[in-house]
Amino acid sequence: MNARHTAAPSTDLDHQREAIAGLGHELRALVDATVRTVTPADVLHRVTDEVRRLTSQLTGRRRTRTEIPHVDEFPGGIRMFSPVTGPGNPLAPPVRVTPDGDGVTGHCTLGIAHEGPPGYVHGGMSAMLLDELMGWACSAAGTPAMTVSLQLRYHGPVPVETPLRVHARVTGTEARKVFVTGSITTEADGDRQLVTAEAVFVAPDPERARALFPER
Ligand SMILES: CCCCCCCCCCCCCCCC(=O)SCCNC(=O)CCNC(=O)[C@H](O)C(C)(C)COP(=O)(O)OP(=O)(O)OC[C@H]1O[C@@H](n2cnc3c(N)ncnc32)[C@H](O)[C@@H]1OP(=O)(O)O
Repeated sequence: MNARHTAAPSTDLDHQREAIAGLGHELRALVDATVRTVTPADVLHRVTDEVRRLTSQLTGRRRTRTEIPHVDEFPGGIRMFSPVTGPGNPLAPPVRVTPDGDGVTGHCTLGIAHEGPPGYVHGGMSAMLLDELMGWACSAAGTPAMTVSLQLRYHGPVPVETPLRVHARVTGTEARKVFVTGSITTEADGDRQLVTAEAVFVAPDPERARALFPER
């Protein structure tokens, strides 16, 4: 469904988020069309000119490197431009995350733009999905934290254009360290783990957090 056709926004913030998601949705469609097209070069040149013209409309005031978008809730909440869950980021599938009894579960379908081997997901994309979901599991457990170690096992190729489920859960904590596991399966075969992950996250001490995120 086109993101612009969702329910009427209730606040300015909702309105802004809806507009951001609408643009992200259309850009994802553009990215998908771009990596699939077999259209001739003259059409590609024409489209390139049009995209350049559109881009120039978005280059007024831009946020700085450390600025947290006003539409976000950081840490542990909405991230409109996350490369994994952000509806406003055309790089994101985006993954829809829901808490479950045992951690968090993400749902998404990856496209040809995320391909590694033909027909299958790039291994780095799988790592990104798992890293993000394991980060959400830390936040859901009340300890927003950053990855310090991430180990993956690729048991089977992950198909593109196939609904996927990414699961992550905290298995233990030790002071500021959080131990997390994760997996990717298809929605259709939830018992067959295609990728599994083990990670250590660390909640930065307050002084370190202030230095890393000065605008928080
Ligand atoms: C405002 C609050 C914000 C909170 C947090 C925000 C979260 C925001 C969400 C982002 C959305 C998610 C996205 C997906 C998750 C990423 O992608 S996060 C990005 C990738 N990760 C990084 O860039 C982290 C790089 N590392 C660092 O900057 C620093 O290591 C950290 C994480 C800030 C920790 O620094 P620190 O607070 O000075 O901690 P430090 O004293 O060095 O170590 C603490 C403990 O961890 C252990 N440790 C350190 N490294 C390792 C390791 N590789 N293996 C095992 N143990 C280790 C240490 O040995 C120490 O243990 P003890 O000696 O106490 O037993």
